[in-house]
Amino acid sequence: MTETQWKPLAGVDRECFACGWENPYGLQMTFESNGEQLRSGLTVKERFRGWSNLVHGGILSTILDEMMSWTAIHLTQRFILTKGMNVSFKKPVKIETPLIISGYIKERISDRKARVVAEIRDEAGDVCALSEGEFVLFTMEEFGSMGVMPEEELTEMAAAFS
Ligand SMILES: CCCCCCCCCCCCCC(=O)SCCNC(=O)CCNC(=O)[C@H](O)C(C)(C)COP(=O)(O)OP(=O)(O)OC[C@H]1O[C@@H](n2cnc3c(N)ncnc32)[C@H](O)[C@@H]1OP(=O)(O)O
Repeated sequence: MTETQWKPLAGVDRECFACGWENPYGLQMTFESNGEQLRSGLTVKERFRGWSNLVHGGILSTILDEMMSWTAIHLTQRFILTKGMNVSFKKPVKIETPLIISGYIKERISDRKARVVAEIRDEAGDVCALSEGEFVLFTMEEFGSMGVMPEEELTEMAAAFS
């Protein structure tokens, strides 16, 4: 894949803590896809620090969960819920430094489930944190019947996937 094949993905949930562009307290992540992988450039703000000048591990886990979720939604065109995820922290991540996050589907376990991987790399290209998660995939009708979100939001979101 060449650089020019990366396409920005439109946001769909303005208040999401991780990707909501109108959430002033959130991470405001944005995403691009090349059809096989997703990536996101992010500089984590000072308010998300834990120990001293390091990004809090819970925030790193949120970033990874969000990347895996967008990857699962975009590449399967289904609604998802994170069933479980493992995170490994390999190298401390500093606040206010540029990061690249990426994600891909490792295994389509079944029509209903996918195993997804995400990683966070620093400017030097070193892997700082990585995750593997199991995602349950739902049709719009199934997601609707679970009462996870109101009908109008559901339809708007489904339209944004395709
Ligand atoms: C372009 C992209 C746009 C992106 C926009 C992004 C917006 C923001 C994104 C932010 C994202 C942030 C992400 C987050 O933070 S998601 C929030 C955190 N996660 C949760 O809240 C999940 C809570 N857990 C559960 O609800 C259940 O444990 C789940 C559903 C995960 C598994 O459940 P269960 O323990 O039962 O699992 P099983 O393995 O025994 O599976 C059993 C079977 O049943 C099927 N099943 C289960 N439930 C339903 C159901 N209700 N209707 C129909 N089918 C259902 C299931 O597919 C399986 O099918 P099969 O394998 O047998 O065929």
